[in-house]
Amino acid sequence: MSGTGAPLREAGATIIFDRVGKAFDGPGGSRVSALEDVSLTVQPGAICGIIGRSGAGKSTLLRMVNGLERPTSGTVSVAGHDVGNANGAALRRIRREVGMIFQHFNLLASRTVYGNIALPLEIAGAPAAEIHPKVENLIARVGLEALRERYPAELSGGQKQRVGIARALATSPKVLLSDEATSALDPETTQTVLRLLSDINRDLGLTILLITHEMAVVRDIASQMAVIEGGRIVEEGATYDVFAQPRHPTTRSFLGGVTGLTLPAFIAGRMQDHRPDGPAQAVIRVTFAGDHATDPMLANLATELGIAANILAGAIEEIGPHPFGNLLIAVDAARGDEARTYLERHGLLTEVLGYVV
Ligand SMILES: Nc1ncnc2c1ncn2[C@@H]1O[C@H](COP(=O)(O)OP(=O)(O)OP(=O)(O)O)[C@@H](O)[C@H]1O
Repeated sequence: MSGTGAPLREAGATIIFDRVGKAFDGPGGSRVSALEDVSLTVQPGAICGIIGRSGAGKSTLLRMVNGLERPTSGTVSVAGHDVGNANGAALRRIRREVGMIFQHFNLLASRTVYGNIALPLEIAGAPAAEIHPKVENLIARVGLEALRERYPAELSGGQKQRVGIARALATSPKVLLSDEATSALDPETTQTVLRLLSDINRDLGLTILLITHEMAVVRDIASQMAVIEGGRIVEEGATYDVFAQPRHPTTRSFLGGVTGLTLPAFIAGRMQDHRPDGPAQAVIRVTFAGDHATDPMLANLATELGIAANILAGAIEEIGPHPFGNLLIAVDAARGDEARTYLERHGLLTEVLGYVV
């Protein structure tokens, strides 16, 4: 069904969560609801980031894709196979198609880099003649040629995660699950690991589903994202669209950490929701998306309408190939609507965050 020239993308599997619920037994015979009515489709070859706070249900969701958890209601399917109801050989087959990497790497301390990567192939009963070239190929892919005989205790966190990634790829999976894979790494190492995951996604075409509590990880790698809170998906879509127009307060608060959305404290402390009587400033968030990111709109606002905007905070960044920015500005509240209409007419998105006297 896909067009010509994209055969690699077909290496990835579609993941479908259909009205998935999960309840655990809690203390004293109670039930703890971890997921409720979760529906999400991850397209083959996509990188989908699931973001949420601690306890939101991210791990539970992820672990359903390889059958480590089973839904209490609804279905989870990978490449058309119903994971929640698979057992025995069928479940083992699905697990071979779904690799996983972990925050704390989960390497075997008694095995070398080579030995850790070879392990899934040994478990699958692959012949030795097949294992050797495959492991060498994976070691080269993750750039660990010089370290193949080292033990995990002799590796840095980033190197350990490279081993984890190579091990996860050993059975040529169609899906890679990432459980906070960069959360234990410093920012620079995080970037190199995210780049490696991006390269793998591009070269092998496999589908990557990752969970994280860091919006920067989603921004840097995910084509698609979902925000989860209290076991429910509260927002989802193409990463660029969600960043450009976040609808849910939880999404907005996550975005605050990675865009120019955070108000300086001296303004935040004085903000009020309603426009006061008398002179005031409207605090407006302006989102520059796509082609408009580099237009001098605020200068135009001043010259064409005579409305001066104070810039309170801002950042311009890139999501994939798209320039994207957020500015927080303050304008005379009496002319706030006029300023917004002007900016929106020129393709920018605006939102009044509040007022300051
Ligand atoms: N095996 C279990 N038994 C009982 N309750 C569980 C179990 N696993 C998870 N839960 C509960 O389900 C909810 C979701 O947990 P989950 O681990 O999926 O969240 P999370 O978003 O991954 O959090 P974190 O980022 O802290 O790992 C929590 O309330 C948790 O306490």
